[in-house]
Amino acid sequence: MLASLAARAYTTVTSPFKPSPSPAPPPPPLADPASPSPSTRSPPSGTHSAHSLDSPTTDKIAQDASDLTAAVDSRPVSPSPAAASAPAPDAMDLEDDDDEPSTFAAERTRTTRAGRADADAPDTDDPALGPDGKPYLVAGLYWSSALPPRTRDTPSSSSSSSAPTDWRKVTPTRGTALPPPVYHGETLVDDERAFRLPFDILRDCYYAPEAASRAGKGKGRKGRGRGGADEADAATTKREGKGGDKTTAADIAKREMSKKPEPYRHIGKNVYVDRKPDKAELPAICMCTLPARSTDMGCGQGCINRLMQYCCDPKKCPCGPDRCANVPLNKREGVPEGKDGLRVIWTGNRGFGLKTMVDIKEGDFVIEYRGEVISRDESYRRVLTTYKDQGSYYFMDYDGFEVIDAGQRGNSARFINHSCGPNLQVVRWRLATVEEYQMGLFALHDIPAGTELTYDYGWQDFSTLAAPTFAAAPAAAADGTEGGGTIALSTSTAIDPARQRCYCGASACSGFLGGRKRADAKAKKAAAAAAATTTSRGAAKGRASAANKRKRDDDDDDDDEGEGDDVDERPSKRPVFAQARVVLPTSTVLARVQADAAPGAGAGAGGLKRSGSGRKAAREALGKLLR
Ligand SMILES: C[S@@+](CC[C@H](N)C(=O)[O-])C[C@H]1O[C@@H](n2cnc3c(N)ncnc32)[C@H](O)[C@@H]1O
Repeated sequence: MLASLAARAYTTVTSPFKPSPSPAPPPPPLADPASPSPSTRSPPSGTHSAHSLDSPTTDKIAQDASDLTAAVDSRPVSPSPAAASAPAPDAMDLEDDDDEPSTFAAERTRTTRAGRADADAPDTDDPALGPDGKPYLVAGLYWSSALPPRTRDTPSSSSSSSAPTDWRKVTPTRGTALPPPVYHGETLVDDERAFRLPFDILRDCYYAPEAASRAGKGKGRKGRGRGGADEADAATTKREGKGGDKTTAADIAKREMSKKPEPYRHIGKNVYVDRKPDKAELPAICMCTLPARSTDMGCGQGCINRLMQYCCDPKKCPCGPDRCANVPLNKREGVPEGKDGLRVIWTGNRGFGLKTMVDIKEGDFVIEYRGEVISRDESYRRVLTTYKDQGSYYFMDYDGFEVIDAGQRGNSARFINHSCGPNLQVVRWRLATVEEYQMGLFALHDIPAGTELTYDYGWQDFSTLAAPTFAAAPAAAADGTEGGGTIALSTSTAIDPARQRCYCGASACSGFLGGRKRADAKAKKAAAAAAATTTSRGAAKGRASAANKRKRDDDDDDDDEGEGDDVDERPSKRPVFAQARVVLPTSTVLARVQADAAPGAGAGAGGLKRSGSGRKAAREALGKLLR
C-alpha cells in the first residue's frame, strides 16, 4: 500500500532522473531529503512514513518530506538479476556518503527490506515506476520551487477560502532535485508560489550586502538615507582624522547643503496606478449656508462634512465652488512647497528632511502626502526590485489594502522624517465624488519658522497588516471618556530588518525605527482597562476591542520582559512596517452627525451609503464601527 501511495504521489512529475529502459541498471542514487545527514543519521523506523501518511498535515513541506520518506522506505526489491547483483540502492547511497559505518548501512538495508514486506506489489502500469517496477524519487524536498510562477488566477495559499493546492499533481516546469536550501530561500523571496515570506526575511542575505558594498563605493543613491548618511559621516570623520585634508567644517557644511535629492516626478494629486478611482454613490452634501459677508468662506469648523473628515464636492456644496473652504486637500491652501515655504534640507543621519520657512499654527493644514496608490503586493515587488538598493522608502498606508508610494511620484511631503516627538499628524480625509482618500499632514502645535517638520510613522508589526487594521475600534481615552478619536492605521515605509536607528533626537525616542516607547505601552494598558469597562459600545466595537485587547496582552507580555527600562530597544521578533496614527472623527462628532442627518434626506455625511464589495466592504465595516 505504501508503495502505491508513494508512486501515486509522483505520477505527474517529470523526472530528470528517469531510469533508462531495460536492462535496468541500478538507478543513480538520489539524494533523500527526508533522511538525516550522515553526521546525525539514526536508524530509520518504519513507523515514520506510516504515521505521516495516516496523519495528513497542513504543512506542505512536512507532507513532501513524509511522502518522500514513504517513497524511499517502500522501494521494492529489484527483481532483475542485474539489480540483484548490484549493491542495494540504500547501501550504495550510504557508501557514497563517505564515513557511513558499514554496519549502519547493513542495518538500514535490512530495515528497508523489512518495511517492504508490508508493501503492495508494485503497479507496473504506473508511469512513476521504472521499467523494473520500482518507484523512483524524481525530485527532492524542495521540488516545488520548480513550479511555474503563480498567476493572478492561481489561488493564494494564504487565502483561507481556496482549497489547498495538491502539489503532487502539479508538474514542475524545470527539473529539480533538492536545490540547496539557500537558493530555495531566494526562490521564495522572489516568486509568489506556495506561500510568501515577508519581503525582508531573507533580504539581508541577498540584497543588503550587495547594496552595502555598492554604497561603500559611493555610487547611485547610496549617498542618501540611513546608510548613505552614515557612510558620508564616516568618510568625513576619516578625512578630518588624517589631518592631511584641508577640508574645513564650512566646506563640509556647504557640501552637505548642496546635496540634492534624487529626482522624482511632482504630482498634483494621487495617481491610481492599477485601477480607476471608485465612484461614490452619493455625494456628501453638507448643510452649510453661505456666510453673509461675501468675503467670508463657507464650510468652516461647523461644516458637518469637515467634522466627519469628508471633503465637500465643490460643485454640489451649498457654499459653491468658490466659497467652500472644505475642498479636497489638493485644492486646499497649505504651506506652499519651495524655498520660502516648505524647503527640502539635508539632515545628515536622517537623509533629507522638510523644514518650514514660515510659522504654522496648531491645527493648520500643512501639506497632503501624495504619491501613487498601489496594491500592497506591488509595494513588496517594488521593495525587492526598484527600491532594493535604497536606504529610504516612501510608503504610506492608504486604507489597509493599498499604499501610497511617493518613491517615484509625489510631493515634498515625501521628505518628512519620523520623530518620536512629532510636530505633525496624519489625518485621513475622504473625498466626495470618489470613494477614495487623501492624507493630510496637520500641525499638532504651533511650529515656528525654521523648524524641521516630522510626524510619527508609528511603526508596527508587518505581520499584522494582513487584515485591515481599521477593523480596530478607536480606543477609549485613557481618562475613560468615550472615543479616543484616533484609530491606528498601518502606514508608511517598509523597514530594513537590520533595524534602523532612529535619529529623531526626541527625549521620548525609542532608539530604533520600530522600537516601542515605554510610555506608549503604559498608555495602551490604561486604554485597555478603560475599554474593558466600557459597555455602551456596539457588538462590532466589542469584538474589535477584544481583538485589540489580545494584541495589547501580547504586547504586555513582551513589555514585562523589559520592565523598568525607559526604552524598549530589543529588535522586533517580526519584521516591522511603519504605521501612522490617522485621526478619525470622535464619537461626539458622530453623534452629532446622526442627530443632524434628516431621515431619508440622503444629505450630510451621516446619511451616506456606500456600495459594498471587496475593499468597499471593509470600508463599510469601518462605517458600521463608527455608527
Ligand atoms: C519618507 S522617507 C523621509 C525622507 C528621507 N529622509 C530622504 O532622504 O528622502 C523615510 C526614510 O527616511 C529615513 N528616516 C526618517 N526618519 C528617520 C529617523 N528619525 N531616523 C533615521 N532615519 C529616518 C529612513 O531611511 C526612512 O526610510
